[in-house]
Amino acid sequence: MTEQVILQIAGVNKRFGGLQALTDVGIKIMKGQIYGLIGPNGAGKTTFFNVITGLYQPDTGTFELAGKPYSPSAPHEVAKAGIARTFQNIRLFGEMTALENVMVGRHVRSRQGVFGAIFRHKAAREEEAAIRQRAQELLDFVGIGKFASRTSKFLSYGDQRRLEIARALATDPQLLALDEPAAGMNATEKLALRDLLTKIKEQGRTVLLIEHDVKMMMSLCDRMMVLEYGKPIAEGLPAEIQSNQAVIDAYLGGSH
Ligand SMILES: Nc1ncnc2c1ncn2[C@@H]1O[C@H](COP(=O)(O)OP(=O)(O)OP(=O)(O)O)[C@@H](O)[C@H]1O
Repeated sequence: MTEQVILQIAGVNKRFGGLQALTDVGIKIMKGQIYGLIGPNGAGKTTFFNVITGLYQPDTGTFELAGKPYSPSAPHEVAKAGIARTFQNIRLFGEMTALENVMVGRHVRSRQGVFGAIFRHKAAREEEAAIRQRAQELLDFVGIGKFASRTSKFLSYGDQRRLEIARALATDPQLLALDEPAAGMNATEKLALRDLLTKIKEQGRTVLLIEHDVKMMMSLCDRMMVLEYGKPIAEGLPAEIQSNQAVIDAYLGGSH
């Protein structure tokens, strides 16, 4: 079986004033992988994510998604190219129901778009029904189907995180990028999240993940990259990362 490269990025540099936040960072993610990005606080993980997803403009870098160059010049361009992301701080439409939040994600891909939905042409109505059904399926898939009509701000923290993932999946992305999805979760929620990410991988999806819970990352990721002071210091299989002396010194300490 030939493996397909989903994301290939090379030579990313990003400076904030006097701070070199990223130095020659590259990444290569194969289809179907869960790829982990770890590193101490301030290492540049979120900055790299923001560059990949069009929120920050890099000073240099080349970007390819599924073999095609893409421009990370704006978040909507990146979404159109096929990367969906979630944020460290949950960004849902709090006053909308869970189902509506996912439907908004799906409209990115719909032919009629949001305007068609508003003007309610027949074709738009039919498409709307299909979007509604798909949104419900996604809520079921992430395990919160029974909360479809609940206002999203009233969902538990863990369920809001699941909802964010469902909304990202609604765009049917080539790459799902998750920024600290386990942040603030308790142990039970983390285990459930791990199961969900495994299920997403089993569907053949490709996931890029930032996470501080190293134990979870080691058991979940196919490959990992470690950043320190904006530079990649190691890349490889979790077992290789775990035994890499530079990583142990920089990040894991002696305890892992
Ligand atoms: N918009 C910005 N303007 C100026 N400096 C920034 C900006 N965003 C990030 N930085 C700086 O870039 C460096 C990398 O930050 P970044 O948030 O990417 O690290 P991180 O690895 O994601 O950290 P954490 O694990 O704490 O989220 C830090 O020194 C940070 O202060």
